[in-house]
Amino acid sequence: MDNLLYSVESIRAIEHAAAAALGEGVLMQRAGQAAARFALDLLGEHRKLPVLLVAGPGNNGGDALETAANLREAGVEALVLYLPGEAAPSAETARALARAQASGVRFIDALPDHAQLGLVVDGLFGIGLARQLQGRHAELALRLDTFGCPVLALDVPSGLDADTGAVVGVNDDRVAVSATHTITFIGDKPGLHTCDGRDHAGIVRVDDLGIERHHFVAPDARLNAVDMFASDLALARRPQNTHKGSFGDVVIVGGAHGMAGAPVLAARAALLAGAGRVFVAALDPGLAYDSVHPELMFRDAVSFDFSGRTVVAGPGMGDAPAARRLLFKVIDSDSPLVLDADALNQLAGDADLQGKLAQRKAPTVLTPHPLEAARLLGVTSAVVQADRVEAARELAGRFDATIVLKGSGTVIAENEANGVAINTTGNPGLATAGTGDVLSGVCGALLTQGWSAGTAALGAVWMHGAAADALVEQGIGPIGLTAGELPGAIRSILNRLVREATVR
Ligand SMILES: NC(=O)C1=CN([C@@H]2O[C@H](COP(=O)(O)OP(=O)(O)OC[C@H]3O[C@@H](n4cnc5c(N)ncnc54)[C@H](OP(=O)(O)O)[C@@H]3O)[C@@H](O)[C@H]2O)[C@@H](O)CC1
Ligand SMILES: Nc1ncnc2c1ncn2[C@@H]1O[C@H](COP(=O)(O)OP(=O)(O)O)[C@@H](O)[C@H]1O
Ligand SMILES: [K+]
Repeated sequence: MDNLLYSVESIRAIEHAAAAALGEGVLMQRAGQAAARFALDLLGEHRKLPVLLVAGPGNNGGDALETAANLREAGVEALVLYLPGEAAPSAETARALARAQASGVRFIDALPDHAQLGLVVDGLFGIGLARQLQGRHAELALRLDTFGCPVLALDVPSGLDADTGAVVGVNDDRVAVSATHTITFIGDKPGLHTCDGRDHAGIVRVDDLGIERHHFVAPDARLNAVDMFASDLALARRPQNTHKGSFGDVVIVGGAHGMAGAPVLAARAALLAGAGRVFVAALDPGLAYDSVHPELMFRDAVSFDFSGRTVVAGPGMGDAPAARRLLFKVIDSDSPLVLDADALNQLAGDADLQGKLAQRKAPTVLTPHPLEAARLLGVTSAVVQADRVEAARELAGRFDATIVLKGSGTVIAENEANGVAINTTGNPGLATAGTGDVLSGVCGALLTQGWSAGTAALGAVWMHGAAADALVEQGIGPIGLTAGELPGAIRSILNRLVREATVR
């Protein structure tokens, strides 16, 4: 259950059903108890230090008031900055306010200056956030992380859209609270894990408030996890009586003049992720040899026979007419196909290619970064980033393919109901040239070893991110991590996961 994600609309439906069964105010009380428990964990040995809680006008503020009362009753000094709205609070928030007042929490009018605090709790806005934070709310959001202590957001960091992970607003001065931790209620939410979400939410803990499962609706998405591609991991164990032909061929199509690095990176990644044979079908005939991996075979792209081979098209492909002709040929083939980089840019402007793509029956994975996705959708990258989940869904539907929308919290979308996952591995060390080429090569390698488009995308993205995390753990990055260091780390992870998934 822990990797399920719910939209705000779904959370409201669950909340409605549960509240009708439990009675008014029970969920808020439970939220306040769960948050206080987490706050005490975070305080650890610093229980003598005061906790600052900011409470907004809605029920998120009610949660903060409940939390404050619970902390006070646990002997912690609680300072509450309560900012009521113009409208009267809900009945449960009014009760939480009365409870906080009776419990002896200290109400303050402004943030304390130079105070030593044990924890800051953000209960300004949750899923009821309706517009960009402004004025005092914006000022507060910017200051909550300046006390040198952890910041715990209740439900959602205030200012962040729980569905999309974008900071709400249109202009450059939009702001949201930057929390170190978030306790999110009822179910986990997509916006905590993609776009700006990872920066603002920190470590996410989910508390279902004890709501019985039958009140839950179907999840809207999932967090990518090993169990989502475990079926193919288990099948990847290698029998003894095999040969290189048993594990498929990958051919990287790209490498126009002056762009040799991209296909070589993709090819090395495909090799180390287990493809039996890897070719580079290069547009530039001068590209002939990789001294690091002489196992790679270089061929002329135009005369290459793609049949029976998995194709990764795009790395360093350029936009020359010859590249377009090749692309048409591979899209028209029945080879499993990964389209990346320049292949996606060509596709974006070419209705004939798009028509051919729509007719494909073989597994097809598209791996756009936000700008490539924007070109495919005919919008700006800002529009894509404003709702990454929706953009990936839209592309999956439009091209009838598996979509990997890259970036922090990569979104993997398949053209099926509920077929959206958000990846949790990876870090900004990946924000360096060539890492996307590595991802496309890994995806090709998994496809050619018989994985489905969906599991190949989920597995490749998960391992690619986990490899970057492992390298950072070893001090190799995030600053200065290079794409070329990823394939070796991915190989280790793939072998470990296959070992762990294999039941003997
Ligand atoms: N109900 C339940 O059973 C449970 C609910 N739970 C908790 O409740 C939270 C949802 O509560 P909620 O619906 O009251 O919304 P919330 O996020 O507090 O904000 C709405 C208020 O803010 C205002 N407002 C909005 N944007 C604004 C802005 N930019 N700037 C200024 N004002 C703005 C808006 O007023 P408006 O001005 O838009 O009329 C309204 O007053 C949820 O996240 C969870 O924490 C849990 O206890 C579990 C059980
Ligand atoms: N800040 C980040 N956090 C997590 N992953 C990232 C981040 N920045 C980039 N990545 C990942 O790195 C890869 C970059 O791919 P791409 O943009 O195509 O780069 P290139 O074309 O240079 O290879 C993608 O897999 C993307 O998800
Ligand atoms: K909040």
